[in-house]
Amino acid sequence: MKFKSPPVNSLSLEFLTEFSIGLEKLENNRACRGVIITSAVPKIFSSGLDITEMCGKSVEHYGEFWRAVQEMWLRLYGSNMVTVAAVNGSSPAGGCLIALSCDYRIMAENPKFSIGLNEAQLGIVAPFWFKDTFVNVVGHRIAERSLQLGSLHPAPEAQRLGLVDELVPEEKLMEKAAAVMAQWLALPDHARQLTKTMMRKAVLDRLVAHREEDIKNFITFVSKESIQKSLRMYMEMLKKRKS
Ligand SMILES: CCCCCCCC/C=C\C=C\CC(=O)SCCNC(=O)CCNC(=O)[C@H](O)C(C)(C)COP(=O)(O)OP(=O)(O)OC[C@H]1O[C@@H](n2cnc3c(N)ncnc32)[C@H](O)[C@@H]1OP(=O)(O)O
Repeated sequence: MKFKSPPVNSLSLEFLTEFSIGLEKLENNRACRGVIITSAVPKIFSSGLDITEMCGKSVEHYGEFWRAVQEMWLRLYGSNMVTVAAVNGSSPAGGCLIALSCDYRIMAENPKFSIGLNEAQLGIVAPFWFKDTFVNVVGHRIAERSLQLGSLHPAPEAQRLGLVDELVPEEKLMEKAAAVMAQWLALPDHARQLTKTMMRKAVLDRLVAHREEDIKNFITFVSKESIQKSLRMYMEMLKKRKS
């Protein structure tokens, strides 16, 4: 799957819905045993959740948007397929969550590309299931420090922390992703799938059990004037940085 939503592959409601439907179709296709996720937008894997979806909208819209974020994660993290992220650009916040939800992460070895859960820098808090996914990849201590600081890690640092599994030159990224996919697909599906479920079930079940509460929390949180102000200021900072 190639993300192609310029300029930055931000995860809008429309993008998330299309992504989830795409994953569902592949999941139901018995001929498809694995998926490599990458980007067709130069230098950007995904800029994370579309901030405009969380600014100045109705309570109903926030609810619909958050349900779509949850749905995407439940499908990807809970997928029976082998999932490989070929991270060919920067990948903050929700973009990082997509990579973290895959079975294996390969990143282009460009120190200008960074990845991490930077929510704290926006004045917002990563939800518990973003945190759980992060902890399952890098461990508690690294996740705690990185989350509190809202760190975006340049590619070499991300590899040192275990946030990505390996770095390769950008031109070799897809070749490497295909080789990793072949290695994982060489195992019998049922054994690999049951193992994956065993490793991920507790974290998936936690969101399923608290899904409606999580939506309510998101709506309450994002509707606060202080949070709206932080998000508006962050968007202005992005625009100013450009000019
Ligand atoms: C108490 C507990 C309660 C729990 C409640 C839970 C609450 C959780 C809530 C939310 C969680 C959110 C997770 C997220 O994913 S938030 C999004 C975080 N993303 C970022 O911080 C990335 C921001 N973007 C960048 O850093 C850069 O844009 C970058 C991706 C590095 C690309 O840089 P560059 O190539 O230089 O491109 P520009 O910066 O010029 O951007 C081009 C245009 O795109 C707009 N843009 C960028 N990112 C976003 C985005 N995420 N959403 C919407 N729009 C975005 C940018 O403003 C430019 O627009 P324009 O051309 O109009 O100026």
